Amino acid sequence: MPYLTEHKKVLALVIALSLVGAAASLAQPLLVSQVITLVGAGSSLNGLVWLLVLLVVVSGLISGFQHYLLQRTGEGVVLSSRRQLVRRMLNLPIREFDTRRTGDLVSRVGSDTTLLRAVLTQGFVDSIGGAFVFIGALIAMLIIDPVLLGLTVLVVGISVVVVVLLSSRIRTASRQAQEKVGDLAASVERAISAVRTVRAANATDREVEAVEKDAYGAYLMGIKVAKISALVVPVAGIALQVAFLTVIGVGGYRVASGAITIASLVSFILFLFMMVMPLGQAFGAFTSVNSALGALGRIQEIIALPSEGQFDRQVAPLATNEQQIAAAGGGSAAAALGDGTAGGGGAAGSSSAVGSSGTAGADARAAIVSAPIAVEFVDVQFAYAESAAPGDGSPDAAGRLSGPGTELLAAGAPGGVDAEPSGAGILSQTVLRGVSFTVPRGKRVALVGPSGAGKSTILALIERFYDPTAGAIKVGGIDVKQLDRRALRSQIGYVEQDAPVLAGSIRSNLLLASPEATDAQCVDVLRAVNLLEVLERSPRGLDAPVGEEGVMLSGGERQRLAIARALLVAPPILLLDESTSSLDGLNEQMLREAIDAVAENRTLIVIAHRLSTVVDSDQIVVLDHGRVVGVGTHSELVVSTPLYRELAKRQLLV
Ligand SMILES: Nc1ncnc2c1ncn2[C@@H]1O[C@H](COP(=O)(O)OP(=O)(O)OP(=O)(O)O)[C@@H](O)[C@H]1O
Repeated sequence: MPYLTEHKKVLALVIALSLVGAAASLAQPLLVSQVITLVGAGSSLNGLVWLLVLLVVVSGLISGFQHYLLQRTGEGVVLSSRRQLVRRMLNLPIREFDTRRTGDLVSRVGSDTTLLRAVLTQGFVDSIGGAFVFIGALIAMLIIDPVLLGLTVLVVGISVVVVVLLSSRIRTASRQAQEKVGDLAASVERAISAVRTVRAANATDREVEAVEKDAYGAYLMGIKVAKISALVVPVAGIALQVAFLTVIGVGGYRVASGAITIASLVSFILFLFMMVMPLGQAFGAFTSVNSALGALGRIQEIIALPSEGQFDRQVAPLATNEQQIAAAGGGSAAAALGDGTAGGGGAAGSSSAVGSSGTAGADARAAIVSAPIAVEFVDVQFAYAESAAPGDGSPDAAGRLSGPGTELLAAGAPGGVDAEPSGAGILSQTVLRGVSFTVPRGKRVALVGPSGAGKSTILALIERFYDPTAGAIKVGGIDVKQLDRRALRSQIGYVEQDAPVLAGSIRSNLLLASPEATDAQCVDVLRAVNLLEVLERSPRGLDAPVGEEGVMLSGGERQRLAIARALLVAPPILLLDESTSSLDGLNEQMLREAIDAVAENRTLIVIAHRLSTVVDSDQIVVLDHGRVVGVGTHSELVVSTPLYRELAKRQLLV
């Protein structure tokens, strides 16, 4: 209904047209009856035939126009459902994306929404228009011969009951069919996104088979829907035939006995056709509406999920938050945390030039940049909570995951216990166990540790992709839970390890976070990360495409492009998940220079996989199995922390 009410004016017009169209159709049998009577009496037709022709043409035109209006409205409904769905999808908590399949989400936007169109194009027009004709014909038939009508209603009534009984099965089958289409899309997405690995593993045929299996599953479900709707179609046909034969038989007898005239019988039969035709359409509409409702269920499932931050106990508005963080960064809280190197710097030349361009917001940002912000972890515990309960993602469950209930989880999962079910049936895998460290403002801190130690998780928590189950993360001295997520993220640049580049052009990648930056600023930041060469490679310059996930760039270039993007925003805090791909000497040097450029005048937390990155850091935090096992400089840790000594010996490449 909300989708339909958006278009209520057009729909009102369609209903009005339906009324006119129904009247034009209903007038036809009456005129035919007149023609028969006049011909029987040997009188002239007086242009009645022309009137009949006109009526036929007018009802044809009306139905064409109606069809167009509904088709257009149907497209409108699809558009608004897609908009709503995509908005919600892109705002879902990150946790949702950990478990949901991308292809399935895509198919909800692409395929499920199109089924909604059928509700309007077939369902609405046929039902409303048909209803008028149906009722009109019924009244006319009642006037002509109530006995014949009684017989007709009996036959038709049985068929209506059958169709209604079948309808719920259609809805279920259609939903299952759409789910299979979702599975199919997910398999295709899985195979295509890893096409190189699949090809290299000689697994193409097996993947094709897996996709074909899903395609066959969708086919089978489609057949199931077809079978049920195949039952619906003949029901209408049989109803018409049986009613027709009954009316001919009984009607012929009544004409012979003189109860009704031959003209009345002919017009009754015409009305019968008129009544049964929309009934057939209504049955069809019932089928398509039920299919659409199946698809609507899949759309609603996503729309009903809470968006990220919906249950945040929200605090101050965004602007105040930014000021709050900025004030803390430059003020006493930060001073207490570290000895920031606020002030001018090489990179600030390019970055603050970007920051100060344009809006007042950008000016404010530039001001913030000159005051890097401290980051602090206080006894942070964290578990990626998994819930097998079907209600996962409901407001309740989400509230529990990020709300006070999580303390239960944390309390039940002291350090050292790997996995245990909580009272709420949530299986928790403790990833961080009492992590505490401070990153002084303006300093460069490296996180090192074996694979799976929890390094990437720490960055995800600073970004508030997840909330800690216990403890606190402070940015500029303020618990991030008290900050607006957007305000927080506007202070942080994040360079992912695996997919830091999006499909599109170099320009679109750079402008992702700072859409107002000029070409000159883009070129400046590319120069700062030694990427000018990439620009020169293609005559299209900044518009050169980077390919899906940036495959047209090398691993090192992808990371440097992502660093350039962060530079363009000039955030006071930068989180960098260093690429693990081994780089040649020159590339490594360029990456180091790029990191040096971003580290200038801001707080940098880098997950380091290279000794060269680590030794340049002001401080190193060593993690193991979710615990901090050492903090210090390279020379201190080599002496104090055996794990670090071991990692350093292997050049840290883990
Ligand atoms: N989205 C997720 N859902 C559930 N568990 C996760 C998720 N991401 C990571 N984990 C688990 O959390 C643990 C820590 O992962 P994390 O990515 O933080 O490690 P890491 O130190 O960054 O490792 P690496 O150096 O290999 O990237 C791992 O055991 C991993 O299995």
